[in-house]
Amino acid sequence: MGSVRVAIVGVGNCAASLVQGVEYYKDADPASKVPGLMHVKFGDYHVSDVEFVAAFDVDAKKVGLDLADAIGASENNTIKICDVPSTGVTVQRGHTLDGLGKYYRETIEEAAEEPVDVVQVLKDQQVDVLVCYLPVGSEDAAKFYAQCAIDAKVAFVNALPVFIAGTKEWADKFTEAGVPIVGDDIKSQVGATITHRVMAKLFEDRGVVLDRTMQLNVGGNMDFKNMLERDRLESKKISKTQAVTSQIRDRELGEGNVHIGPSDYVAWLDDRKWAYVRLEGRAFGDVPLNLEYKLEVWDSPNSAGVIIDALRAAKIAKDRGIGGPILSASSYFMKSPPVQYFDDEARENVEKFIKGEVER
Ligand SMILES: O=P(O)(O)OC[C@H]1O[C@@H](O)[C@H](O)[C@@H](O)[C@@H]1O
Repeated sequence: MGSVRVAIVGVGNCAASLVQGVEYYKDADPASKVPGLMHVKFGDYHVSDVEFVAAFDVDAKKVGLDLADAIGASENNTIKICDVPSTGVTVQRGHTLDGLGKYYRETIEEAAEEPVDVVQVLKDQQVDVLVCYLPVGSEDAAKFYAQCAIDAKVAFVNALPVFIAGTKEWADKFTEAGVPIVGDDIKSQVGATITHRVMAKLFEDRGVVLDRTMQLNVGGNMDFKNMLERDRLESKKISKTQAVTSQIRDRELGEGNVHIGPSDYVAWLDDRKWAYVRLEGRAFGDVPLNLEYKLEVWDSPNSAGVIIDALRAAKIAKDRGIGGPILSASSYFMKSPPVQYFDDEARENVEKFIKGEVER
């Protein structure tokens, strides 16, 4: 089946972990288990079939560099998984639009070059899948790249909390163009969202009435610094909140009883993210039952394996000529899919999708 030709927009920490992860597992035995991947060989595609063929960014310290160098440049500060040999892919000057908020502008210098013709690059490089890793709050820029994917007939994986796959308008556009999309907003391997979902569901399954819950997140990467600008994180809060409340099927928690979102920037954490989560409920006899936990992760590698699977699912859809939102992959890999399932159902649906037993 050949390779999965991937273009990246936004060469930040998440891209760094993705590129390193593909290198790290390139020789993995297809029969082995890799932490964070559903399968070493997903459908017909081994991890090593993921090939990076184009990359876009707007940071002067990244544009013009080989992708292997750009992933360690500027403000990128995630944990190193491995060295990456030169890729032969030069990071090209992308379109800024609303991609740079106040804190990015204070921190990085924008590249002086003119933005490239993204659609042309996608076509010239015969890209299969474009993965969108723009900063949170990049509404216009994310939609610009989504339109580029449609125009170039390239599948789109939307890792950020801008609602594209989950809106009828954009879902219809992708469907009509026959272009697959997996989105929106990446759900990490074992991150704040999935642990919180599982705990909320556990309360419900065991008959504990969940009355109130909160999830406070702090981190020290550019994502968290960017989100100090509160206006930029509205969609992120919505996405993270619905990812958890969707697990409580038969009643509303009430807006005032749920607080989930990015909370502060702590520079010395670098790309680590700490989530403080509390659930308050009532058990037998209406007796109070509370659960509190703290999760410490490296944020970017925590989602890189999920993206490797999402890229391969998008490519399988493209091979099969299926356009529009890929519901199975979107619901398992993303926080805000068009349809929310419980995670075990969603995983089962992805397995069926790989085997061709469900269309999308
Ligand atoms: O840990 P969670 O809640 O699954 O979130 C994962 C991802 O969520 C995205 O919205 C962030 O921008 C990523 O940096 C992060 O890795």
